Amino acid sequence: MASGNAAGVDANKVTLAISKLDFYYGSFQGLKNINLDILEGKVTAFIGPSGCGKSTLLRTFNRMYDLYPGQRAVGEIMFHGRNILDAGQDVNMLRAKVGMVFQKPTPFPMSVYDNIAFGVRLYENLSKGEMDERVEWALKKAALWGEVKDKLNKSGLSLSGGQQQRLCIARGVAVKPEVLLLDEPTSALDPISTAKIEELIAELKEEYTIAIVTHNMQQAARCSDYTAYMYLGELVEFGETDQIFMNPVRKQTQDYITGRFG
Ligand SMILES: Nc1ncnc2c1ncn2[C@@H]1O[C@H](COP(=O)(O)OP(=O)(O)OP(=O)(O)O)[C@@H](O)[C@H]1O
Repeated sequence: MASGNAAGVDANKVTLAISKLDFYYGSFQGLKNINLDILEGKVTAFIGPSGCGKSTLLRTFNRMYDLYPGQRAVGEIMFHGRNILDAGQDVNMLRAKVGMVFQKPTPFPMSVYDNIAFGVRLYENLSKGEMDERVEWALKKAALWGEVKDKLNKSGLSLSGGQQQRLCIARGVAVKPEVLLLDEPTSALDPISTAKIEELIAELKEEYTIAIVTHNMQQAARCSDYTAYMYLGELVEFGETDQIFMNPVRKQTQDYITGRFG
């Protein structure tokens, strides 16, 4: 199947270099020999029919699967010169550098302020003033500050769905990660909130490397620089988003993006 390793790209620009990656749910193989580079400061979209392994792949990038018995990844995901799949990897530190936002907004049942401060406290010892600044900074990054600055002590659960998802993004950026993983971040949101999150992705990529799973073809086309098309646990095609959408090399990719799949 396809290799998404970027030939000729400056190695410094590769944030995550994935090679020969297999993934297993017990005896079921969910990912098969994935080879792919996630480039720094770019948005990479993962598309493909339900069950093709998009979320599974995303969850390997910060070893989220570790939380579940029976799930294992084999192969290589190089990040800062080391394989994050190695047993010696500090998983908490990895998750601070590779943050994740889930499909359903998942604010903690605590105040807006504490939703942001909670994760920061795990990694840094900030004074009250510094924490206030960090909370404001993160909420501004997530384009939410204006809407919540007078509600910092209200429960995160009292916000609208779209605001909750931006709160989760703020929570993600507050610990200053290098990579943000977004797993269908807008699928539970209305079109206005979706547009806000898409604008946000465009802004965030100035400072972060972003990987996004989406079912929405237009969203992938609008938001991403690179697109990976997956099918049955394999990477079928990877390339610049314009090329994948306008001139896919493989017929399978073309059938999927033109809606002829199935
Ligand atoms: N916890 C699990 N246990 C066993 N198999 C699983 C588990 N989670 C996912 N799978 C299987 O792994 C494969 C890939 O699933 P995954 O959720 O990564 O697909 P996806 O492309 O993200 O799908 P969707 O678009 O529907 O979210 C599927 O065949 C799925 O049934």
